[in-house]
Amino acid sequence: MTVGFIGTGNMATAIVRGMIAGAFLPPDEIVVFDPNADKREELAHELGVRAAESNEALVAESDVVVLAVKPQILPLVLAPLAAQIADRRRVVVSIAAGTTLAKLESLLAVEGADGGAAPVVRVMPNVNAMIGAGMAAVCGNAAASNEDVAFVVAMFTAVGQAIELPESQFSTYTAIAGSSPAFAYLFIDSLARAAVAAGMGKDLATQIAAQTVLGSAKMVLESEKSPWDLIDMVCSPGGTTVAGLLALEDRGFLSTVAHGVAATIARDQEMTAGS
Ligand SMILES: NC(=O)C1=CN([C@@H]2O[C@H](COP(=O)(O)OP(=O)(O)OC[C@H]3O[C@@H](n4cnc5c(N)ncnc54)[C@H](OP(=O)(O)O)[C@@H]3O)[C@@H](O)[C@H]2O)C=CC1
Ligand SMILES: O=C(O)[C@@H]1CCC=N1
Repeated sequence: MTVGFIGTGNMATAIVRGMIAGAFLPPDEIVVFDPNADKREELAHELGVRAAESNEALVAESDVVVLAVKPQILPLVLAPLAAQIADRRRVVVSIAAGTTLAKLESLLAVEGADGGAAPVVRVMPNVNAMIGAGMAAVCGNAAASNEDVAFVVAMFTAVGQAIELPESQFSTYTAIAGSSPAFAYLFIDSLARAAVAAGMGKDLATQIAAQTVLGSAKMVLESEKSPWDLIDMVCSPGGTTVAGLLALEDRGFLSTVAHGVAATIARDQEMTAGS
């Protein structure tokens, strides 16, 4: 089974690194291509995966083709590859934001081909896959078999967690899982910067804030308690936490986060409409 990655930028690199670390596939069953020869050779050298000389060469040797380029250039990338992808049953996996299965099917359609739509699996991963802590949503088109979808779920489970999700929820999912690592990084940096304002060194403050957010996330996942139950556990009557919590709410913390999520959903829907 050979998995080919078209594009070796932030996300593909994160996934490939995670796949190797998670021993999902032997390195020689992963092939990558990027027009930037340094990028692709560097990744190949570092991880022992194979570097193809072109997308065509990558498709020729791949059973699964992962599209890891920016959404806006997908038509450009797929136009010269559609016939080749269709010449034998290959599964196409797209991680492109705002790009529907229907759009991908149309980009992969081959005039006069009687094979019907190509098996396409859409994934919304996140960059935390790089350290095996990713969160991915997966959905397949009608031509994708249960085995195809299960393989992709397993691939992204090797780099974190993966769930099957109806495509109708992908915009919301993108906001709270695809993009939200950036929001979490911002929160951690904001905690640290506030500590710096109070005189603590930035690196130490960042380490403390990051570990505390990590532990808090694990508490939500592993304790039987809801986030609000956990908040109540921390808030001693008349203590420090409730003072901070009320100050955060005074500045609209909850509504600010909701506003950011809504903006992300709106942008994804805009991209979906335009794709
Ligand atoms: N970054 C993230 O956290 C997430 C990203 N995604 C999705 O993943 C996809 C990739 O995003 P990301 O990794 O951040 O983007 P990057 O720009 O980091 O990576 C895309 C790569 O594709 C390369 N590329 C450009 N043209 C071609 C081509 N014709 N053939 C092969 N490769 C090409 C680019 O090279 P060059 O730079 O030289 O143009 C670049 O290295 C996007 O669709 C995005 O929506 C999904 C979830 C999370
Ligand atoms: O910002 C983006 O469009 C991509 C998709 C989700 C995370 N990064």
